[in-house]
Amino acid sequence: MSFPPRAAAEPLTVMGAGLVGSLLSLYLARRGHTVNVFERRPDPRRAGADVGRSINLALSDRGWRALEGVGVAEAVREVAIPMYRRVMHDVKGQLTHQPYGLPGQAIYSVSRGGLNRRLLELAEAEPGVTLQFQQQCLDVNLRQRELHLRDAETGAEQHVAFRRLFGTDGAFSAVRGALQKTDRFNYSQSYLEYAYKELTIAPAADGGWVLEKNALHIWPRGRYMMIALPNLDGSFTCTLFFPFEGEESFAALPTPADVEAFFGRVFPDALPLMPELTEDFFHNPTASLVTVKCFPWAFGDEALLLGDAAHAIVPFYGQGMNAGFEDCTVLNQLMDQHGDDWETIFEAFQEQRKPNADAIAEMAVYNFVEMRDRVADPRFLLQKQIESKITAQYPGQWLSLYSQVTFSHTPYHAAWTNGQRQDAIMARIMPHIQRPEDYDRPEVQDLLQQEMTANPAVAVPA
Ligand SMILES: Cc1cc2nc3c(=O)[nH]c(=O)nc-3n(C[C@H](O)[C@H](O)[C@H](O)COP(=O)(O)OP(=O)(O)OC[C@H]3O[C@@H](n4cnc5c(N)ncnc54)[C@H](O)[C@@H]3O)c2cc1C
Ligand SMILES: NC(=O)C1=CN([C@@H]2O[C@H](COP(=O)(O)OP(=O)(O)OC[C@H]3O[C@@H](n4cnc5c(N)ncnc54)[C@H](OP(=O)(O)O)[C@@H]3O)[C@@H](O)[C@H]2O)C=CC1
Ligand SMILES: Nc1ccccc1C(=O)C[C@H](N)C(=O)O
Repeated sequence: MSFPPRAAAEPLTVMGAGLVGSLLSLYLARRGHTVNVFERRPDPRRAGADVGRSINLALSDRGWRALEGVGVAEAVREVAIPMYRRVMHDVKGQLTHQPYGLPGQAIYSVSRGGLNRRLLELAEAEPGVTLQFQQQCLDVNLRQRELHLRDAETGAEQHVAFRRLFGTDGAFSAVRGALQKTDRFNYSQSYLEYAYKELTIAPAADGGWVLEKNALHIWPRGRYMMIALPNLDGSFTCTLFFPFEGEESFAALPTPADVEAFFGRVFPDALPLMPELTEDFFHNPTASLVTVKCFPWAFGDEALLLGDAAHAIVPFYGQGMNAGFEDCTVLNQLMDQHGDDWETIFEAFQEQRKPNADAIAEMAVYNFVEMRDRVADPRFLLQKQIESKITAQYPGQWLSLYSQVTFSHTPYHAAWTNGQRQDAIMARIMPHIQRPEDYDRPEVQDLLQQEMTANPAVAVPA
């Protein structure tokens, strides 16, 4: 990708050097801008720095495209683990499988800390980028274009002028906090009754993986679930998504003995692989899950929210970072189209991205029900097999919702609309199917043909 040099490129300010802020800084600097980045945490490249929760993330096509745009994808690919399928573990330890896409298609487990450090290294190496760590934004005076910062080490506070501000300071954004005080700013946050806790499956004695390495593991239990993603060192990071309160909940497991007994009962095959279970359980936070929606994301041509600051979603589709990275791709395209007309860029950005952010927010909640419950149902797995057959028979006309979200660049809102239409069609077809072979029966083929004629191009991949 080429980046046109800007003769009079102006200094820009980025608040938050997480995944999106560090990638965005690279995109902006490649266009010749001076970029001042502020981050509340210490430099994660320094030994012992807190890198926050959530150890690994699933990276998919939208994220890859954004990384390719600044030439970093190949370096990340070298340390990413492809996960080709879901592997479901039932209460007896029996396994079932569901491929994510076509043979060879995968989502990739990457280390959050490793990815963030790599992006920071690249940003810092770019002429014009200055990174300042341990600078917490306390407030922003949008009209006077002034940041109020606090040095986390010394406690010293300062006011710093800015001309144009990009708020990439995450789900609990201070920049968004300032926008909330402006006229007609809409805001909502909605917490799930569930929390998550990260746990660990240890590597084998020889450093290998004790479960299938190239898979995302799910222990679906109806109202709750545990998942596991592989790490390079042979371990898996597990996340338990579990109600805060109730009969089966975090509140109902107050002691190590309770935790061991519960895991022995509901995750019997995982328990022996988790030697640190009770230490992890009582040491790691019980973290909440929130969807944040707001609008507008722009304040004139002065400030713009991107990433979780604009659209924090629950993690069940593995798309939060991917959506934030796609924000960078889209902003870059708009900078190509509109040069330095920032007001137009900001306006077009929020108009284009907001419906997509709302759609992935809804799909993320939907995927929780699929993962914790539906994947344990043999009828659901049969339906997925039938959908693969339809894709093969009608290429370009049918792509599963999962593939549209994960392996295409179809706007999220278009994918979601297509997916809902596909669901309605499947609800009419599946009563005629008891086994995979039924797909070839003439009445099923006739019905399918009618559906495809009535609904041409249910999903055309972009
Ligand atoms: C459990 C879990 C699992 C997830 N799994 C996936 C996944 O598999 N795939 C995926 O695509 N997404 C996943 N996500 C979502 C993903 O983590 C986020 O969407 C992504 O981190 C958003 O990036 P960001 O840069 O917008 O925000 P962040 O990564 O949160 O970065 C924000 C940065 O701003 C800094 N900051 C915050 N406040 C201030 C302030 N006041 N002043 C200065 N700096 C500040 C923070 O320290 C941080 O460095 C998951 C999320 C969770 C919680
Ligand atoms: N959508 C979601 O459900 C969630 C998304 N995330 C996102 O995941 C990413 C990684 O998170 P990570 O780096 O581990 O960040 P953390 O979860 O450690 O949170 C970072 C800071 O945000 C503040 N914070 C955390 N939880 C809350 C809360 N419930 N209410 C108010 N403030 C809160 C805390 O600030 P302080 O110390 O000042 O209190 C905390 O230090 C980020 O993108 C974050 O945006 C994180 C959690 C949930
Ligand atoms: N990364 C995650 C974090 C938390 C919950 C789910 C994921 C997923 O990636 C799920 C995957 N996309 C799936 O549908 O099987």
